[in-house]
This record gives sequence, structure tokens and C-alpha cells, in this order.
Amino acid sequence: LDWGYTDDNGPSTWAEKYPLAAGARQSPVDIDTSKATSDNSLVDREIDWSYPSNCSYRIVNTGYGWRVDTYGDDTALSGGPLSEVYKLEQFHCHWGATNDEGSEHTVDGKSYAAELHLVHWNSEKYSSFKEAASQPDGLAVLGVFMEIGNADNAELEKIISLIPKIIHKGQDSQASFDLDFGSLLPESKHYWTYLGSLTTPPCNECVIWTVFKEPITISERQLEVFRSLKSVGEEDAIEPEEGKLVKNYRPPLPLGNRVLRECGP
Ligand SMILES: NS(O)(O)c1ccc(OCc2cn(-c3ccccc3)nn2)cc1
Ligand SMILES: [Zn+2]
Repeated sequence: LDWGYTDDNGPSTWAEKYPLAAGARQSPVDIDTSKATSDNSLVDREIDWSYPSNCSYRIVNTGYGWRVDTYGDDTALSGGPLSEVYKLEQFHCHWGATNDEGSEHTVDGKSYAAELHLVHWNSEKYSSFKEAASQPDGLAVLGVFMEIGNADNAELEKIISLIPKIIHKGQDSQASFDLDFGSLLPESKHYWTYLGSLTTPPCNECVIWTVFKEPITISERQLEVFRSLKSVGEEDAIEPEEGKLVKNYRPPLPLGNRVLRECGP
């Protein structure tokens, strides 16, 4: 792997091959709640999403985690900090080896056990995800914190049940399940928003981030399934315990002189 999350290819080494990783508009950041400024324009234009209740998906092991590719047709994200309508491209998750780490964004220094990212691209201004990913307003990512709860997350379970089919890097599985995205998002629409980047190489500074304040819950068992994914292909004959994707989060980068806005208490 030319980049990853181990000591020899992890976040502190990325800038060697991916110079954007050393930029001034990088993500994630620590959300210092005392620095957040509330902004009436965010309140006036409520963030709004519409996702289909059921459509076909492809889940893939990228070597860095699992990713569900949606075929963004009748999806739409607008309002809040966004000036155009964005389409859902994919969603994925970041987690840690233990439950006291794993999220990418932190809140006043606190980490959550995992963080879900719903990745959208500006289909009003650009003609593809890849084109949008090289523009400063190209992507809109919704970040949802995940904390450990007793109950399984029923919607996530539909995804987790497919993970045993994609244990090795490069494996994928086609599934058409009816996914209620609404329940992958918290009840409260309160959020923080700032301008940032992809949190993995090539670290393009193309993301308008919206991080919800309220976490959703996931069970310890479900998180363990995430950690059973491997970062190597089936053909890489290595020890069974080696190559496990036990963590895939980038620690926070400085907010610098960026504005951090919030909507809702
Ligand atoms: N973790 S996250 O939600 O920030 C996040 C979201 C999306 C990402 O896309 C990776 C990517 C970008 N490109 C790309 C290709 C051609 C041109 C430009 C970009 N290819 N793969 C990475 C991290
Ligand atoms: Zn992500």
C-alpha cells in the first residue's frame, strides 16, 4: 500500500507523496465548540436531503475500509452551507482499534468510536465526482459520529451483513437492499460546518464539511465486524491476524484561520 494507517505509511507520511496533505485547509479538525459562531443564514436555509428508500448498491473493500457506492440518481443534498444541490456518490466509515478512538473529527478533544461519511458532489456545477473533487466547492460530506450502544444499528446491519463477503482488498458485493438513509443520520439537524478536504490521499481541498452534533449508536459487535476487514488482497499470503484494518482514521489537523460555523445549540 503506498499510503495507509500503519507507522510506516500512515498520516504523518502522506505529505511525502501527496503534497496537498500539508495544506492549510485540511480535514479532519478538532471542533473547538468555543470557537463556533452561529450564523442566521444557516438557520434560514435548513439543510435538506432526499435519498431513495431502496435502490441498488455496491459495497467494496477499498483496502482502507468498506465503501458503499450509490448510483446517486435520485439523491439530493441542499441548504445549510450549500449553494447548490449535491448528489450522493458514496458513503463509508472510519474507526479505531479501541472504542476510545476512531472518529476523524473530535469535539473539544473528545473522540467517538467511529465516524460515518456521506460523500456528495456538486452536480449542478460539475459533470462528475472526479471533476468536482478538484474544485473548492466540489464535494459536500456529512459527518456522523458513532458511539457504542447496546443495540445494533438496524440500518447499518444491512451493510455489516455483507462485510464477510468483502474481507479482502478489492472484493465487492452487489446488493439491492432498501436502505433508509434517514436512520443513518441523527434525529437532530444541529451541526458544525467548515471548509476542508478529503481526509485520505489525495487530500484535495474540495470539501464543504457538515458534522452533526448528535451521534448515532452502533454496537460493539458491529464495530468488531468493521475491524475484521483486511487491507490486503486474498492473494497476499500473510498470517491470518496480519493486515487487519483495525484503524483507518486521520488525526485532526489545525483549523488555522478558517471559520467554524454552527447551526443549532
Ligand atoms: N474521508 S472523506 O469523506 O473525506 C473522502 C471522500 C472521498 C474520497 O475520495 C477519494 C478519491 C478522490 N479521487 C479523485 C480522483 C480523481 C481526481 C480527484 C480526486 N479518487 N478517489 C476520499 C476521502
Ligand atoms: Zn471519510
